[in-house]
This record gives sequence, structure tokens and C-alpha cells, in this order.
Amino acid sequence: MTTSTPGSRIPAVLVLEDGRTFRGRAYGAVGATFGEAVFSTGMTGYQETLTDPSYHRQVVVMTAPHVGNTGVNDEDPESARIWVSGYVVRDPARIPSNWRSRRSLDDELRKQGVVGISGVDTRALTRHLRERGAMRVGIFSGNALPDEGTMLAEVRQAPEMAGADLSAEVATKETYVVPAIGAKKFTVAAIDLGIKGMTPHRMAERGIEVHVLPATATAEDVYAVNPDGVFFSNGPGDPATADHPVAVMREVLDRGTPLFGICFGNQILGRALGFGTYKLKYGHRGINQPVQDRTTGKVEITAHNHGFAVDAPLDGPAETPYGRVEVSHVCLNDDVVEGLRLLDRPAFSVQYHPEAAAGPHDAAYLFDRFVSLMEGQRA
Ligand SMILES: NC(=O)CC[C@H](N)C(=O)O
Repeated sequence: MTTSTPGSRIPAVLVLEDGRTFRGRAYGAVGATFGEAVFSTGMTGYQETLTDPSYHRQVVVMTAPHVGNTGVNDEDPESARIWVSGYVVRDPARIPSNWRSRRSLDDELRKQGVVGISGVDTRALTRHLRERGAMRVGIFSGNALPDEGTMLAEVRQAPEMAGADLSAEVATKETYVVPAIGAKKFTVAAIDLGIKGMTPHRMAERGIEVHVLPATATAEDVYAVNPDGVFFSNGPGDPATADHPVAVMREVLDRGTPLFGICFGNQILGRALGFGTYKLKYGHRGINQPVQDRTTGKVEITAHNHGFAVDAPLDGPAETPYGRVEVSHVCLNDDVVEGLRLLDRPAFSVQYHPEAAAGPHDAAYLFDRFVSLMEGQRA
């Protein structure tokens, strides 16, 4: 494989499916890659973004102009590998500097074979995506690039995100256990649809022993661990394809076991209750999204990474086969449903990332709510 450096002179071009192109230089691995072009507004936390399995098949555009300043450390990854299919930055750090840094981001991308592009006007690209919506994209780098017509044809042949069923591609194949930190108080079965490492850790910190089960786990597998609560994780792809986890969740709701879902898990709860999901024009990604908890009225700044959302009524509780449900959280930027709460069963979910990796810790109380539900069930 050819190598690039942040000062690389190897040309690269980004081609959007609507024909708009941006020229820059190779960053990370040199070659070609495809995915859905999305932008993240996080100023920090690029390692957590890159290793979040929910970004599988997405090409992430960073709106922060400087990326890579603190290099790559061994502590911050959220999974064993980088999942983004491509990476777009304006101005990569030439020399990373941080006491934890082990290598440069450019080296890490190259080592993991992730094709990126630098020197792109990421403000113009983000505005384009905001106006036209998330769309397919290709990044091509090398000294001999194909002509634009050929590149565009390849981008238009790449799979779309709508209709993509991706959880099984990123989730664990085998069950593993994250032990409780300190005295064990509860056992939780966590369905891995693309879970981030910090999520079981946040539960373990609260005395929960977490059994992380593959995406294909059945209700029988879930109840085999004798859980006090069941958790449904975040994950990539279109929630409309998640029929299997929806069926498992309905069994959990039927049994009345305390249930908590985040992100993809929120969309699955929406579907289990009979609501639809839809694709947002360009989604929410970053660590600075304002959400209101409608039960307390408090506003929290939260970490998001979602391109789909639940279509549930904002006004008042709705009747569902599992009793009344209310929209518990809304995004203050655009009124998108950010959380669901059942009023007659111990189940709730949020569309964002309370595990805060990276991101503010405002939403940490949600893990405590899950603990309270499990305590309530025992009382
Ligand atoms: N982070 C997630 O769980 C994302 C859920 C889903 N893939 C979406 O894009 O909306």
C-alpha cells in the first residue's frame, strides 16, 4: 500500500452522488472507499467517533477544522477497530502532541486501511449535506485517478444506508461478560447491535454484571442469564430492518422485565410499540446536541450519532399494545423524538448516548434510572 503523510502530495478527490466533487490530498490509507457522507460536529473525541460501530459504512466529515492534534492513544477506542468507511478532514495535525499519544492519527488510519482525504473545505461540504441531505460518497486517492464519470458511476453503485441491515456485521459473535465493579447488585443481558465499550462500563460502575449477547440472541438466550434487566444497544443501519431484535424486545416487554435502550435500541423500542421510523435529512452527530428531558424540564447537552428517528406523537401519552407511552425527550434543535418512556411497564429508551464517549456527562442519570427500575422490580 502506498503511504500518505499529513503533508502528503498524493491527490485525492471526494465525489458525492449528486455529482459535486471536492479535491484534496490523501489522508490515511491510499485507495478508494464508499459510504454514506455524514458530518460530525464534535470538536474533540475523534477516536471515539472513529471506533463507534454505529458509523459502519459511513464516511465521516469532521466540521472541526483541526483533527489529529492529540494523536491516537490506547485508552479511548470504543471497540477493537475503526469502523468509519472513510474520513474527511480539513487540516490534519502535522505533529500530534499529548501525554497519552502513541502514534499519529494518519498512521493509525493507514495501519487500519481506512481511506481519508484532507485539505477539503469541510464547511462547504457540510453546508451541501445540510441542504441536500446525507448521500452516498466515494473518496479516491492515488497518483492515477479514474476520470470523474467513472468515479461517479462507482459511487452510484454503492449500497444506500436506507434498508441496510448491519448489526450482525459489527456485533460480537460470542457472549462475553463485563463484571460489576465492586459488589454485584444486578445482572443485565445487553443485546449487542454495535455496542460501544463505555456502555457496559457505565453499567458495571453501578454494580451491574453485564452479559453482552450477539445481535442474533433469542429471548431464550436473554433469559438464560437470569437478568434483572435487558439492554438494547446502539448500532449501524436502518432500524426498519431490525425485525429480529424487535421480536425479542416484544417478549421482554410481555414479561415486564426492566428494559433500557439507547440509539438503535430506542428505534427498536419505537418499532416494538408499533411506531414507524424514518430517515432524517442529515441526522444528528456530535457531542453538543441540546435535548430536553420532558419529565424534569431540564436541558442536557448530549452526544448523538443517528440518521434515523422514531415517528411518535409529541403531544401526550399514546396508547400502544404495551400500555401508554410518552415521548420523554426531544431535541431542541428540531423537535426530533429523543426518548420514549412506558407509563405502565418498566421500559424506556433514548436516541442519544448517555455513556458519554466522547461527550458531556449530562445524561449519566439515565443509567441510574435503569438501576431504579431494577430496584423497583425487586421491591
Ligand atoms: N448510533 C446508533 O445507534 C444509530 C442508530 C441508527 N443506525 C441510525 O443511524 O439512526
